Amino acid sequence: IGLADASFMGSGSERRYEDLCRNIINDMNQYGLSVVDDFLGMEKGLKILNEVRSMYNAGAFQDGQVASNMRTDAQSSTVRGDKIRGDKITWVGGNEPGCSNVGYLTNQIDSVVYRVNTMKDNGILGNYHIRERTRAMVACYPGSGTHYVMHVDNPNKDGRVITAIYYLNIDWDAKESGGILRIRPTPGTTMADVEPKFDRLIFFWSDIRNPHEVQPAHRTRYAITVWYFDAKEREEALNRAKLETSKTNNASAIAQQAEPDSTT
Ligand SMILES: Cc1cc(NC(=O)CCC(=O)O)nc(C)c1Br
Ligand SMILES: [Fe+3]
Repeated sequence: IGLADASFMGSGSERRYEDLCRNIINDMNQYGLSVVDDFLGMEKGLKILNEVRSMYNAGAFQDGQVASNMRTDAQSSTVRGDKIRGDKITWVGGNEPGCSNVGYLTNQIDSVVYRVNTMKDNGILGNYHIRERTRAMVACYPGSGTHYVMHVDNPNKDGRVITAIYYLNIDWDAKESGGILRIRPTPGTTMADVEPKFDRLIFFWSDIRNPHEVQPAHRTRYAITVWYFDAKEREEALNRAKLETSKTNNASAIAQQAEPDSTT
């Protein structure tokens, strides 16, 4: 169901918006994921794609972090061993110059997420209190077989409960170009293969319910991801982190006292 032609003023589009949110609620409760096609329409989608392309051409993207600890010496990019990931990423708040269309996208996703989080009879979505999200992570897989290994976004209760990914790839044909997002190939659960199609938005639970991978892409593949926090889980995670830091600080302070002063 596209929001594209939803002028939001007419009652017709209001009903379409309600239906969209109801579909997302049903999908999230039934499958733990939801795919929305034609989210913003061709015109808005193209503006976002052009904005992302110019950011990429301006060199704003960095290599995605590898899972193993990065070697810092100069050759790190050549002797990094087997690449865990091939994507290049950049983070966007949405108000930076030249990012207004990414900003528009995140506002649109926000309104859907906040709406479904507060609608009645929304099942699991009702358990969360979503107030915040991360900035938008703009990712580019430059093709030539770059991929992303199987992983869970939030395996340890860091607060993130919903992953939302918006794809920008016009006329993507996975038979030729690969790049499928494969979710939940763990035995016993149904597998979902999602093509990174233009103007497609996907939501899924960020936790262990949805292990996923990006299969090797043979064409430039753009995606924009935001993660939504549950207020309680996020607060508990931040408190744990604070506790950890203070423990580490105390431990290192004690260790410091124990060691002879090595600076002399
Ligand atoms: C940086 C980062 C990216 C991703 N991206 C995907 O899973 C790819 C989804 C897609 O493009 O279809 N996941 C994590 C847990 C981190 Br961290
Ligand atoms: Fe992921």
